[in-house]
Amino acid sequence: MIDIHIERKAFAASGRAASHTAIAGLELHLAEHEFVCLVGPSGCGKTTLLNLIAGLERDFEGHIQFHKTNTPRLGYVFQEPRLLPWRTVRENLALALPADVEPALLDKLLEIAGLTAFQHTYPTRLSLGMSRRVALVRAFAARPDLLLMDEPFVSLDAPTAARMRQLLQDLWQRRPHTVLFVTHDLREALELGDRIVFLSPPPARVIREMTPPPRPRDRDTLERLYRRIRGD
Ligand SMILES: Nc1ncnc2c1ncn2[C@@H]1O[C@H](COP(=O)(O)OP(=O)(O)OP(=O)(O)O)[C@@H](O)[C@H]1O
Repeated sequence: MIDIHIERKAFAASGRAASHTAIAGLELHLAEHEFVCLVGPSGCGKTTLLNLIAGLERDFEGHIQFHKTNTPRLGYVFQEPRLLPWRTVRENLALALPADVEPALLDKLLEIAGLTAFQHTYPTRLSLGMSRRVALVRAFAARPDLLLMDEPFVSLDAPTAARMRQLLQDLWQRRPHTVLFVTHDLREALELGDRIVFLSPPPARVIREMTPPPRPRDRDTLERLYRRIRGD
């Protein structure tokens, strides 16, 4: 569905900061409806890669080619929920719905995310976990061809993060989109991904790929895999 070849992405020197090559010789292919997790050390260039794919950064050597359409619908879930504070939960979601989507889908999504009772609440009155749930559901409501997710569950407490991962899997299994999900957390990647792609320290390139067992994956299998990869 998408071929990514980043020959080189560098940031120019600025002030006292020297120029920095963030990505070099990175090759990645995403199949339609595939859920790919991207794991790599801090500062290796994961967010930069998502920004290149999203077209937020355009200055690089290489190419990013979408095969199904030249104008793919992209979704981007950031670490911060980025909701419109002057709109209610329902209005935030409604704004994301494409014109060709049944409005009833909104009620369904609110229900799946456990947000029906909060649909008329403004974002400032939501907890971080709830705001992230809204951001996640909003991304699915937009029915993107490719959904980019940049550590969307970081800094949540463990039970909330587990519920978010479950919600993400529920949404994705109802309607599988192609997902590129960045995480520091190998356990999270093993739980979620069809494929896990490991990036090198900067400048980023792909150093390893692996395919976890088919879903559903039980805790023990995931833990064994985790220990094997970590070399324990
Ligand atoms: N706009 C920018 N100007 C200059 N350097 C930048 C810019 N954006 C990112 N960088 C540098 O590029 C490198 C990669 O940054 P990036 O945010 O992509 O890493 P990351 O893997 O997402 O990090 P983390 O896991 O900590 O979020 C870092 O060294 C960063 O300082």
